Amino acid sequence: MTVVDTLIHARWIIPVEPESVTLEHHTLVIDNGRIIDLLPTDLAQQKYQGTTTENLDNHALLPGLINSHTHAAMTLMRGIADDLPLMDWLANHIWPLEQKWMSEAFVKDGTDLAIAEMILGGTTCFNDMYFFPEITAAQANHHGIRASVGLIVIDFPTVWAENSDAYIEKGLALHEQLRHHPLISTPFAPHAPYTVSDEPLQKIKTLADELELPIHMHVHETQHEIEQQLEKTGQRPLQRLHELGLIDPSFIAVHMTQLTDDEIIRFAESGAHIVHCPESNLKLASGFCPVAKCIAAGINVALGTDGAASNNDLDMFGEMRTAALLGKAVAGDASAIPAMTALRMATINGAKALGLHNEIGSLSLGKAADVIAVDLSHLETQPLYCPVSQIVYAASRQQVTDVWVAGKRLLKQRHLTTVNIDELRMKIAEWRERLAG
Ligand SMILES: CSC[C@H]1O[C@@H](n2cnc3c(O)ncnc32)[C@H](O)[C@@H]1O
Ligand SMILES: [Zn+2]
Repeated sequence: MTVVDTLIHARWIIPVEPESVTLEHHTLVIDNGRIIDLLPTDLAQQKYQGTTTENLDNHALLPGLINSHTHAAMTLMRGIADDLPLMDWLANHIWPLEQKWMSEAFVKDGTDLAIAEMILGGTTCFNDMYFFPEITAAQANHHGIRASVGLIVIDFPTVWAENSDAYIEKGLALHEQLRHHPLISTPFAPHAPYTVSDEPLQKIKTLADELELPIHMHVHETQHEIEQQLEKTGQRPLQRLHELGLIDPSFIAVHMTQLTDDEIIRFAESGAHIVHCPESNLKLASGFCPVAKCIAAGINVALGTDGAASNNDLDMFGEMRTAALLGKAVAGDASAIPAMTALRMATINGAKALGLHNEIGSLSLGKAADVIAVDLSHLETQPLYCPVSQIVYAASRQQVTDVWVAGKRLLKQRHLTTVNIDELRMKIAEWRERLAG
């Protein structure tokens, strides 16, 4: 018998890689935060002894979900400015609120709320873009969740930095500080083509190549963004980013609701990634990313919620379902974005976009043990013919019972192990009073 840290015996295991495999009555073996074996339960019981052993008789085990585009601390603005188009929402509501209230405390409390919500919903990794990224990183570290914390750049001054050089400098210092962190990575995160000029983008590209960091950016979110840029420069934003040399396998383009067929072909050839945020795009009426066409062209498409002020939740189960349903409607094809594709978008495709596919995104030997358990015995997911179908089309995030990140239990039978809920509730209530006033 080999003694290991954790044995999880599960009714179903959906490793995501290889694709379309669902294992029954199998056991995931975790030691030192990594997956060291995946084998039939009867064999596991002969071979291993777990310091901790879980029997999940009604559950499916999956890789943790990867939310590939968030503004975590924006949970504090959930529901504060609903039912508006992007530019009105941003310029007349969100940016003025951020200008008034942005602080370390705002980001700390908002990120704590986001992390609690994400863990409860089976998200084990998030790719963030927000002010005070050092605070986001500190809170991710505190709660034990994996995070890609964007080194933000935007042309206008904010309480975090006074100009683009200062953003880049502060970002580099944070990258240096976190360079060896086991759970936190630091891609560059210039906000959008309409808020970051050529010079900082060129600097970012040079540094990103040097440091081997991805670049995460909002791109082609609305028709208005394209029209404004065409009027100003005669160019579509994506064309400008190609000319600046940004579009390559390290580039993560968020939204991409406005794409011509030629743009899809060129983007596919570049090896860059798309993060689709279907619910934010629907709520702001931004447009529809042609996901089926992009996937058919060979583009890696991941999934994100965007911030809770434009979604209004951080629910990757909801996002998978919306991506599958909307993808069919946009393609006019019921076979587009089947359940397994939606699940891959929320797991391995996110890992590929973030450059973390050797570490996370599937339950594969040697990868980090970022794992979630989903209880499929709920009436809402019965009868059960196909676990993947139930997870994408019928299950809710409340069915997530347990969450591990790098082998550490962050959710135990729906109890958050690293969050003081009463304290968090009090802080959120205080922010509500301030922001509403
Ligand atoms: C530089 S920090 C991030 C910045 O982005 C704003 N933001 C939030 N959601 C969106 C979106 O969907 N499109 C564009 N910008 C967005 C957020 O409020 C921060 O100012
Ligand atoms: Zn966004």
